[in-house]
Amino acid sequence: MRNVYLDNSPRIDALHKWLQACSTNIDYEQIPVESALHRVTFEAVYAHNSNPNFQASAMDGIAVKAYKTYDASEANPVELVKDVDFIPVDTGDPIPDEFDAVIMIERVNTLENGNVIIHQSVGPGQHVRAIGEDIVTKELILTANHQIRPIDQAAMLAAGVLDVPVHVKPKVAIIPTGDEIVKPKRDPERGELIEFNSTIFKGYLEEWGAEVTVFDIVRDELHAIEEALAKAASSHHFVIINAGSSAGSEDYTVHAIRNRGEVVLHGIATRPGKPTILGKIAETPVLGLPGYPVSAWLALDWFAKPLVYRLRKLIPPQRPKLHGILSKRVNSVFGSEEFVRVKIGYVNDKLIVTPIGSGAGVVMSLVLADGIMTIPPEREHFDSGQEVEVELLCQPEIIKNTMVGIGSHDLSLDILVDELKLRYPEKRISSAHVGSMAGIMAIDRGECHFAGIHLLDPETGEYNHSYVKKFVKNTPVSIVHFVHREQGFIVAKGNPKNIQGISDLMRQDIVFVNRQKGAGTRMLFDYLLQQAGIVPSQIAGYTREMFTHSSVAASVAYGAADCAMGIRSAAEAMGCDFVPLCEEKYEFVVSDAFLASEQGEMLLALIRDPRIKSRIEALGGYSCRDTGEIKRP
Ligand SMILES: Nc1nc2c(c(=O)[nH]1)N[C@H]1C(S)=C(S)[C@@H](COP(=O)(O)OP(=O)(O)OC[C@H]3O[C@@H](n4cnc5c(N)ncnc54)[C@H](O)[C@@H]3O)O[C@H]1N2
Ligand code: MOO
Repeated sequence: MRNVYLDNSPRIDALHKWLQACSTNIDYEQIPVESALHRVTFEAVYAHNSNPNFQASAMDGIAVKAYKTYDASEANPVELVKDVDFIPVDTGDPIPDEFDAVIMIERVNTLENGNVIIHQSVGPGQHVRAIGEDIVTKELILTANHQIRPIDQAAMLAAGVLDVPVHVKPKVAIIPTGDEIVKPKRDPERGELIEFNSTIFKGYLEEWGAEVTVFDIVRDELHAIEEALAKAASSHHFVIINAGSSAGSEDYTVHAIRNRGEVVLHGIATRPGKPTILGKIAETPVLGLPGYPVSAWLALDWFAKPLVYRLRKLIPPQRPKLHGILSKRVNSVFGSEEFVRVKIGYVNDKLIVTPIGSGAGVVMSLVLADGIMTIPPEREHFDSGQEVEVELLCQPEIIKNTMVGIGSHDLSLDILVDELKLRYPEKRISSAHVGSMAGIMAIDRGECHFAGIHLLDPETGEYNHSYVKKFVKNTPVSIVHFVHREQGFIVAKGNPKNIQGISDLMRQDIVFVNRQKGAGTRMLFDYLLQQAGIVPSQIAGYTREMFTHSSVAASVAYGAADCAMGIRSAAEAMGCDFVPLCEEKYEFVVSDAFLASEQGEMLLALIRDPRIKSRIEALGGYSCRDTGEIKRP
């Protein structure tokens, strides 16, 4: 049953091969013009009647016989007789056949007897909308394969066209599969994973103009998958089946498609997204998307989007592209196109592109991504400092209004990020969480506006200052104090293993989970170990590293570890207990140029805002007694 050898086809070739193999014909239907917005015309639309279909006044005033005005001038006023030489008309009124011009009311002096005096002559047709000025009967209004906009609806209605033939919406079936997948609910059991990929697919497909049916989750059972596929293919223009696409013992998707139809291709030369399947059942295209959401999202974009647009006889929209400077080296595999999620922001007039290094299962990486960078197959890496092209996932304007933070993560920072957006919807803080040391290096290289850090100097017992002095040489900066916070051990509720101090970590029954090298918490932990004369090899789990306080707290909460070093608020947020060890300073190193800018002033005012301080202190384990103080290093 196992099929371990996948194809390695270039993505574009794969798409062409698949589209050629499948049918992309689609029927049409006649629908009311008023509900035809965004639909695509099946054939040309011609005017039923002219618009206007009578001579209409274009102005408020009087309808006149032009020849009766020819003698009028400033020196020679002419009197026109009511109901004989003129009649009053408003804009849009029909003009009786005996009149042929309109004089605006402002140009007319009305006498007591109802007659008028004019001081100007007018030519025939002045201020008169001719029959068919806009549209003439039988004129072509829209061609075939035209996507209908509100203005097109207006033109059709004006021309007396009430129904329009359009291509039917492509009907797309989505089949989620997997024994571990369950419908969305709270607190899934151990081993259960929430089914959310269908929601991703449905949303995008509808945005692209498809009509979507989501099938019930199909278990990992060959026959059940085949049945679902056959049913979907017989009643839809296009079938998407999700997961079971790789080499696992229960990955049946490719076999099910082959048994009922044809596999055009299995495996494309991309990362992620490699195990994508392109096939068909009878003439209906079938797309097998990988289970991991990031892989699936990408492959949906590569294959489902062009197919849906082709069925609709349209060209898929392109995302805007920007060029920027890569802040970190990214490795890639030769022969594979690598797709990297990135964050972007302008710092010192340079567009800085920072890769988000997470796996294909991390939905949040796409929530936070501003764009996607592609490394072509012939490259094995992109260097830091290199100019790269990025496809934007957001509007270019928001990038200009982004304050860029790189460094250590703290829950208080999330509050700052949220409050900025609450008060200034057009602004944004983008924060990449890479640890304190990486933050310091980034601000030194001019790649961010501010860096959140908490670095203990083991020699002085002081926080942050000595590191900024030593490592920030190329950018003038200040330190803006943000919070004092408690650091300690995050342990399970009730502290069942009775962990009281650092020496408990050497016990055989304790499994620790660590933070990554360069993280301030990691440096603090190593400092405490050194002080206690403990070597890392005495601690089980020392080498298992995670990137945030929240993720280590989650590991403890779900029993994957007994203890982690972290902040009280993270412990409390995950329902864990906390053993306090010390208080530390979490501060921002801010570039002076940014601090002096309008955005910098805005950020500083926000940091000093009492409402933010009280929101932070309510988290537990924080003191804002010095928040907003500025120190020069
Ligand atoms: N030995 C190998 N293992 C794997 C390979 C490989 O080449 N050799 N490829 C890896 C790659 S790359 C990917 S991508 C995944 C693809 O896995 P499948 O398509 O077979 O998907 P599953 O294993 O069934 O599910 C994986 C994972 O995806 C999530 N998932 C699945 N369905 C949904 C859904 N409807 N909603 C939300 N999330 C979903 C879930 O976390 C599953 O655990 O295989 C690697 N393995
Ligand atoms: O397609 Mo897999 O997504 O390379 O992780």
